[in-house]
Amino acid sequence: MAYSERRLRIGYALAHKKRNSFIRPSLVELARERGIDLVAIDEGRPLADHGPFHCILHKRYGESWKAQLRQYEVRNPGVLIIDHPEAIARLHNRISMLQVVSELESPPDKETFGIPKQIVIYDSVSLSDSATFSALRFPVIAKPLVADGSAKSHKMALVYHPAGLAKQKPPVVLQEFVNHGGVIFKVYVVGDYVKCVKRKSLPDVTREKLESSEESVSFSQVSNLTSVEDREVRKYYEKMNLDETEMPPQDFLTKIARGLRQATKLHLFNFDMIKDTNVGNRYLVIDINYFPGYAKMPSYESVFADFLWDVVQKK
Ligand SMILES: Nc1ncnc2c1ncn2[C@@H]1O[C@H](COP(=O)(O)OP(=O)(O)OP(=O)(O)O)[C@@H](O)[C@H]1O
Ligand SMILES: O=P(O)(O)O[C@H]1[C@H](OP(=O)(O)O)[C@@H](OP(=O)(O)O)[C@@H](O)[C@@H](O)[C@@H]1OP(=O)(O)O
Ligand SMILES: [Mg+2]
Ligand SMILES: [Mg+2]
Repeated sequence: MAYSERRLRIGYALAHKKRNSFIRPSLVELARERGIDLVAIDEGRPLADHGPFHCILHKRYGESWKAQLRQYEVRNPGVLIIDHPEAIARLHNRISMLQVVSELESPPDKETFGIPKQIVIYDSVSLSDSATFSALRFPVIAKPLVADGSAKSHKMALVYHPAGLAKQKPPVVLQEFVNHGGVIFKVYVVGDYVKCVKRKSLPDVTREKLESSEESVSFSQVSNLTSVEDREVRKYYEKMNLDETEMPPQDFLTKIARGLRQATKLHLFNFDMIKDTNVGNRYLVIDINYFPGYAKMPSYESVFADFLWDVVQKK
């Protein structure tokens, strides 16, 4: 068995918060038992002074880091970079991120998938011109165009009426809000492995709510919320039973994941999917994240150990 014959050296370059959440003792120990040494890449020293590595895992940005990775790859042709910065960059823009979903063919299954209708607005003048968004149905979600992991890139607003757009800061994506029963499916992809979990999402917007609401409401990272202050929203969650929500079929998810992997050349990401309440079996992908919070996934330690062996073997 390969596990006992050789050891793998995997370098990782992660921001402090990510390192704390992902590189847990349980992962380091299980990896070690399976012949994998996880080695921190010290941000204070050039990458070239580290190694040798079979593989580098990273979620770090910036021109200097990208240049170091390129140079390292040239000098160490055997090294596997997970993933290439050019491939990750596609997820840093909410238009190019979802473009890839629209380009995939929907499998001939009973379930179909797509993305919500959306437009991008680059200047404030267009935000006050109703012709710009005449094709959209309200409510819409205003999302910063850039999705670079900054706190700012997660700040969104549920905009009930066109007048609420004036407050939004371009460049911004306006995406139709789709009622989906308050549950979001987070689909984690680790190479060939695909795992879906359910989380709380924004509550449905009824016609009455739309008519009675103020112009817009701001929010950030709903699915990671630990406490909900809004009384109405709290009541909605209390009534909703997350456990009763049916999961999308695994083979359907696997096909989407495989399609996204091939199109993006990425190994590590998750995608957020909602099920349109008004159309039976219609799913919409609304977000794709590079190197998400894998530690929230059951048995992530062994999933990663298997993945690392697999991917290095294939190189
Ligand atoms: N088109 C939509 N229709 C309904 N709800 C939506 C839509 N887009 C986003 N949401 C809700 O808003 C939340 C945040 O949106 P999104 O996932 O795009 O933001 P994000 O900041 O990139 O999130 P993440 O923390 O997953 O990176 C979603 O989890 C979902 O609850
Ligand atoms: O830790 P990071 O900063 O990478 O945060 C990521 C976060 O993972 P965490 O759970 O480890 O915080 C992810 O959560 P889940 O989708 O798994 O819920 C998701 O919100 C990403 O969008 C975040 O990446 P960002 O978009 O900000 O780069
Ligand atoms: Mg999301
Ligand atoms: Mg996101």
